[in-house]
Amino acid sequence: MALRIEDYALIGDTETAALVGRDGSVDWLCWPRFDSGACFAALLGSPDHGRWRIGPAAREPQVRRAYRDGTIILETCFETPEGAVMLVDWMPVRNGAPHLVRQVIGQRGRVPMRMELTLRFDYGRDVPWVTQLPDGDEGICAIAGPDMAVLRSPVPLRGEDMRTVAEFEVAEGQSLTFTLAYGPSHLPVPPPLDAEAAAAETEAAWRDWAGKVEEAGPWTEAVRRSAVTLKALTYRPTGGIVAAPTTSLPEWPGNERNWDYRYCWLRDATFTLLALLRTGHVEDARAWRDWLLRTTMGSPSQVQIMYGIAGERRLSEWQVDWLPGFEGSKPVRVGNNAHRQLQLDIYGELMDALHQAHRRGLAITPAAWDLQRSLMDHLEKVWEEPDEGLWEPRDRRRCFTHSKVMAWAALDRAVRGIEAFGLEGPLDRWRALRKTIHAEICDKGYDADRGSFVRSYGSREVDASLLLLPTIGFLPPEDPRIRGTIAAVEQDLLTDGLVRRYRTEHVSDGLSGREGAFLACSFWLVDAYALTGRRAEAVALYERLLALRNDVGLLSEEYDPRGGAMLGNFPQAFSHVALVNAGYTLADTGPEARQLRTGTPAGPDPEAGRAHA
Ligand SMILES: OC[C@H]1O[C@H](O[C@H]2O[C@H](CO)[C@@H](O)[C@H](O)[C@H]2O)[C@H](O)[C@@H](O)[C@@H]1O
Repeated sequence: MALRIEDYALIGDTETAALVGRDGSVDWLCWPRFDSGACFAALLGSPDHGRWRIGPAAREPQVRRAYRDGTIILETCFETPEGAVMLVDWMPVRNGAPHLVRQVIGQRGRVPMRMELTLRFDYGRDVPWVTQLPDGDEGICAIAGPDMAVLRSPVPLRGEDMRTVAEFEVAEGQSLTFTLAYGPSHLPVPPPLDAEAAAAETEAAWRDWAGKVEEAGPWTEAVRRSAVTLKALTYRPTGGIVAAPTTSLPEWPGNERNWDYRYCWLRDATFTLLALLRTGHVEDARAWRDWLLRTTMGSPSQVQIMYGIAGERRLSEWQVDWLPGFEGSKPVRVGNNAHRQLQLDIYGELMDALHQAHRRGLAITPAAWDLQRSLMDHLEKVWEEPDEGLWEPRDRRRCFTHSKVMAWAALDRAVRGIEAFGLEGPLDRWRALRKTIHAEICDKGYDADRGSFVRSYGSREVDASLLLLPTIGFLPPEDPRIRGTIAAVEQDLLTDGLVRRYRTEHVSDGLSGREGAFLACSFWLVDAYALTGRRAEAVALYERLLALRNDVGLLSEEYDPRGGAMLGNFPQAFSHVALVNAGYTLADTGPEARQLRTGTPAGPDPEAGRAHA
């Protein structure tokens, strides 16, 4: 039976990640990086597009899964009429060739098992040439073009219909370890892995990291699991963070809203930085901050809204026409043309993130401040332009209210950088522009009849980004315009209690079809409720959202509340960042909590007013 998105779990080595289904099949893996071609692409097609299944030969065993505490080492337990077996899936901390390790442990009885490896490099297309490893090394070496994968097996293997298979039995107490390594095909076969030592090292590294996640009251476990997920989406060599490890999981089954998320959006990643600061992981935040500074260096007019994980700038979009897509959702896209868009909010997110990082001890160096100043110079020139905004529509630019608010936030944090930390800059000019932008938004982005801010200047529609206004500190939460905006979002965008980004049936975005409720926006409503004193509603919604996580604590980008199914790329950093932030918002009640969330140290703030006094 075809798996649903929530049937998958994530494993990874902070350079790439794989999705493992409840049936023991690894259906998605891009090697050696998150954004490399997939060698297992069954997720977006059929088993013939590449997968690696290990599971009981019996049909439909009972399945329970969990991560080993504080890690992304996955344990899947299969119950069969013949007995029970546990499959342990993980990717070692990289120390040489990348590996995927699968350990089969007999728990009860004697269970007949089947292993089936179908390697298809380049997103499910290229069938490799397979040779046996030399005597004494049971396994195979598979090569196609630049790619090589090497399977080492504790049981005999055979070829069958362009696949490598094995049938074996595992008895109680017995343990069998399969390893799959990746290497460029021009290099020698990677040496065997010392799986026991690598397991100990990997487990200790994850546990150590997770153990440092700060408490979030009754929500500590959920926050810790999301923090671990965010760590797994971090590309360790550079500090870049992917929005999700997948491409083209549909925002609605069968429609065209399918995107490649294996890149680093400044917005998503700065939100992740803020979440990591809150979890207490200042070193991870530093790595991302350094990535950000390196990547955005150059002409300020060429700063992009997203980059490759090593800072690559060209992310041209193309369609993988040989893949039918998840549940037939075509096209499958690689690359993302959103990289060419203008999204003014990134300036505010960037200035806010660096400001908050500074407040948490990551000093703004003179070189960083010079770069920030040049970005501010550029923003002063372009802030009035229409843009694509954070929802990245593909039809036309508009003056999005959220984009202008974030331009205001950039000015606000720049001013505060001078006021609070003595940084140098044109204080009076920035203060004046901050005031001008604030006044313009309150004039053109607010609909007095509705008593609500609106999606874009002149529109009567709301979108869910407006929920962020009190969090950003644009107006105090008590302001009637904020309360009116929350009411308008509740009226227009709630679907079965979850928040949609905007009404696709009322506003054009250049795309056909509909989409599900957006999970990050639903967490933003939790924040908005909490900030406006509606704590009981905030807690109730947060608990509901936590209950939507799958059995191993993962969330996709969107959710279909009626069909009860996850939608969109998976697992999605945006959703997990919002879960972490809302958890701390609910757990913290003191004034420091609000300061940290808004990034506004106490001080005179004529526009933001009482919320931050
Ligand atoms: O649905 C339209 C857009 O969807 C993607 O963008 C969304 O995901 C981004 C990454 O998480 C997020 O930063 C953005 O705010 C979301 O709208 C996709 O990448 C776009 O190309 C697409 O137009």
